[in-house]
Amino acid sequence: MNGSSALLEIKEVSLTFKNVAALSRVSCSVQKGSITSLIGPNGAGKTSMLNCISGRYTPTKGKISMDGRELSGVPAHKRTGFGLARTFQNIALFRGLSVLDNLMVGRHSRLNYGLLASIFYLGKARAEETRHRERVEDIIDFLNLSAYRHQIAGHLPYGVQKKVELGRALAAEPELLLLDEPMAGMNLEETEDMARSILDINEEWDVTVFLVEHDMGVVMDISDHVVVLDFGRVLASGTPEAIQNNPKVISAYLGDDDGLYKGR
Ligand SMILES: Nc1ncnc2c1ncn2[C@@H]1O[C@H](COP(=O)(O)OP(=O)(O)OP(=O)(O)O)[C@@H](O)[C@H]1O
Repeated sequence: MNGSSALLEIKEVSLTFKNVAALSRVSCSVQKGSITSLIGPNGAGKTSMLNCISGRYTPTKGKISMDGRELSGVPAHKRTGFGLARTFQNIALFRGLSVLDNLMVGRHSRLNYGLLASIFYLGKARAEETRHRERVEDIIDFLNLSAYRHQIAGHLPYGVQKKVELGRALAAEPELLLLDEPMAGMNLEETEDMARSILDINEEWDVTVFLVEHDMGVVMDISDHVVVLDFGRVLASGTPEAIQNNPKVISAYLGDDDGLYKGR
């Protein structure tokens, strides 16, 4: 972990759907340079929280700010401009496009030319496209996706598609990456590969990560900080070690036969 100030600040956020309180006065923060994980049982409100941060949902109450700038009222598609990018619980790729083109789509927030410019200022647009393409190629190499560069995303194995989605989010060059269950449905080898990629993104590319994940082995191995949600409320937050030894967390979530998380 490289920094010590909060990049993302969540203050007293509540979210209600008709008569369901998905989030109740949730406060927590994500320190710059950290990998922070949000864990909790099914239905605890984790995805709802990510959706509030990314702008998909509007909190009923409370404030979310990034680097001191409040996100309320900023539409989801403008939040990339604040340095935010995310992946989804269910893969959301352009299945008919190649890996390279999916990453180029992820880069659209950084393109300075539109369709007209690409028609009338072909040379300029082409030069910019070359620059973006080089950046995308760097990401493809970084994530070891080179062998799949020109393959159609929808035809790739599940674990590779999840990495392509990660690459697409990374293509926006975010300061904060929101990852919703990146290891879901993966085998052990794919899980370890994904965990390594997340660590590398954090350490080598200096990207802060806010992770929702059910795989406790991964969460405890790679996180600097863990926030536990239960029934839409913060049950505990602290270092992985403190969380594993927190009696409230053990009884609500992590408990096994002798009540302790044993690692992988
Ligand atoms: N769009 C929605 N409309 C109505 N209720 C919703 C909606 N999204 C979430 N909820 C409800 O909010 C609560 C929290 O759901 P959420 O998906 O955020 O939990 P979660 O912790 O991400 O669960 P999981 O681990 O199963 O993905 C649940 O009771 C869920 O049914």
